[in-house]
Amino acid sequence: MNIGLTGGIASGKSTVSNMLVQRGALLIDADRIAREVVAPGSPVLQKVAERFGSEVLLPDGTLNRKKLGELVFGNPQALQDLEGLMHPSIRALMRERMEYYEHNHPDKLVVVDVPLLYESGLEAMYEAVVVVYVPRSVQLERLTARDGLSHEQAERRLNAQMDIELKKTRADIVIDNQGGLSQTEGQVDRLLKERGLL
Ligand SMILES: CC(C)(COP(=O)(O)OP(=O)(O)OC[C@H]1O[C@@H](n2cnc3c(N)ncnc32)[C@H](O)[C@@H]1O)[C@@H](O)C(=O)NCCC(=O)NCCS
Ligand SMILES: Nc1ncnc2c1ncn2[C@@H]1O[C@H](COP(=O)(O)OP(=O)(O)OP(=O)(O)O)[C@@H](O)[C@H]1O
Repeated sequence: MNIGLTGGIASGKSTVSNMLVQRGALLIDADRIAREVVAPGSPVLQKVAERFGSEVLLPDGTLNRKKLGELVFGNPQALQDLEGLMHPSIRALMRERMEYYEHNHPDKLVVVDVPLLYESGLEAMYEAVVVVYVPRSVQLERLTARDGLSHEQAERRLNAQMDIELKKTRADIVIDNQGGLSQTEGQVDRLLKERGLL
């Protein structure tokens, strides 16, 4: 069984996926894969530097994520170009890992944490989609607190994604993460029990 886990930025996807891993699930994390494909020396990083200029590289050859974030969030064409360079490699690695787990651990629950699951139209890859939900105001609060972004920078990131209320209406399962962590844990346990997942 696999589930796609999504939500909005800072809605709590990593928090919930950690809870699932603690209970025995295997995790594929699209944000982590997105970092792997732009590792120093990779062909994708080279293309990103060609498109956005060497200012998006740090002196040690790694990606200057803060700089690139400033260039793409708030500029839809730039974001689309970046996605065009990165998404094919991200998708290929995700599929490869899903197949590996399906073959080698067929009895395990595989959780695939994908921030842009609905935006990329790949729902069909998953047997069920879980949306980790908080209202927009809580996303903004937690995002500025966690990443030290200004209110304006946080708004720009939020505006680059599909509205979380729409994601909630499309979900097979909603985990409401507005309350405390123990309330969220209770929902995770209920979900696993009701669906017989672990
Ligand atoms: C622009 C980058 C370098 C900024 O890096 P930074 O370390 O500041 O952010 P990080 O990668 O940790 O992403 C944090 C969150 O931003 C949001 N986000 C990232 N990329 C996008 C995007 N293309 N569209 C909308 N939201 C996005 C997601 O909610 C993600 O969880 C980075 O986000 C990136 O490489 N984005 C393009 C790849 C991509 O689409 N990743 C999304 C998941 S596959
Ligand atoms: N129930 C909760 N109560 C209070 N704080 C929380 C709760 N859940 C998550 N947080 C905090 O909110 C922030 C965002 O959570 P998390 O990193 O899990 O979100 P995310 O959806 O994975 O983010 P991103 O989209 O950037 O990958 C973190 O600082 C986390 O510690």
